[in-house]
Amino acid sequence: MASSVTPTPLLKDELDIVIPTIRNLDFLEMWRPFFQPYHLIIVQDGDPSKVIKVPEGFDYELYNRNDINKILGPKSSCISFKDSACRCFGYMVSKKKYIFTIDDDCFVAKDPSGNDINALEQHIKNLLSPSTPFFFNTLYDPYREGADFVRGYPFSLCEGVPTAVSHGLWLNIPDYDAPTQLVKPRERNTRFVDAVLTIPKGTLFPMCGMNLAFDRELIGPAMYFGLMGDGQPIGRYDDMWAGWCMKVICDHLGLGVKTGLPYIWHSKASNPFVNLKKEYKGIYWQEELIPFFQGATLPKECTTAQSCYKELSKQVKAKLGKVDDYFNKLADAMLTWIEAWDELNPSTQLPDGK
Ligand SMILES: O=c1ccn([C@@H]2O[C@H](COP(=O)(O)OP(=O)(O)O[C@H]3O[C@@H](CO)[C@H](O)[C@H]3O)[C@@H](O)[C@H]2O)c(=O)[nH]1
Ligand SMILES: [Mn+2]
Repeated sequence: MASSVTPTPLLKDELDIVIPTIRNLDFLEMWRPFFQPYHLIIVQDGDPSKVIKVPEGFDYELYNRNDINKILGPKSSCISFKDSACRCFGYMVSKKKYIFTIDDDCFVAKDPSGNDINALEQHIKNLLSPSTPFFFNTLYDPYREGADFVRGYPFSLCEGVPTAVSHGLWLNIPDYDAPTQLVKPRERNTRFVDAVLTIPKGTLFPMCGMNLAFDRELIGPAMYFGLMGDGQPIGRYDDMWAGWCMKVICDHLGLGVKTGLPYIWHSKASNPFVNLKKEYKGIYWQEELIPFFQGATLPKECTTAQSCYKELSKQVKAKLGKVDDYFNKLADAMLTWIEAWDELNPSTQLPDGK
């Protein structure tokens, strides 16, 4: 007889969903079948006196700017205001092993067969299966049903490494920078590519924060989204900065980063002129930032995300401080972030604070 017991959703009590928002969260209605069993951490940006409406039936905690200031005190200076970068506060206060973060203008996409895509389920599959950063498998994810390692793949590498990050993609509005948005205002991503790839060791990538999951215990301390938004010279480089720091640290620690499935449906194109103002310094700074991250090496004594991140902060100050004083402030904020992280997560600290 078929069992009438509904299966417990995967990682139900080990994963938090983090949502940065400035608006009511009606978008959750479409995600209800997939998200309702999970705990939400809502990071309310902007005016803390505004009331954010959350649909009935969701288990959540909500933090506004007053809460962040109260919890972190002076250390709240490292959490951005009036920028989606504020989402990283949710990573810090979570007590779970896994995080999935999604923007409130991202909806359930359909696969080519017309089925709703459970993005959370796919991220969990990505995180729970190994990555292959040391040798590229040409048939994509070898651990996926119906695939495997191809001929010539060294057996010594078939075990793979733990996956730290799962980077999902977007149908409809692609995550383009402002110049590209201006040149191609009507371009929509209609291409569903049925693949999950490990990003090879030594290769950086532009990490987008709108459909992203990660192992908080492996790499959480490196997922700081930087100083963006109000009072800062740059915006919309929050996830990029985090992605570059994270990838250097994952490569050093032998952890994997995947990109590809799942897709979400990104519904709202943000204003390209506003975005250009936020991005423009980043567009030329990144020509110096990328070589810095490509050349960054971490000492073997750095064996935890915290110690790697503190070392990276020193190198940011030493090598990027001359690009712009902003990077001196960012390097300091990186240390404040780690101090705040360790304060809120004492159990993750090694005895010597390494
Ligand atoms: O000041 C703000 C503005 C927005 N938010 C919340 O952040 C996400 C993303 O906002 P939005 O969808 O309007 O912006 P996009 O340009 O599409 O976002 C992309 O830019 C990236 C860089 O920040 C971001 O990760 C991408 O998704 C929504 O949930 C807003 O409610 C905010 O908190 N504060
Ligand atoms: Mn958006």
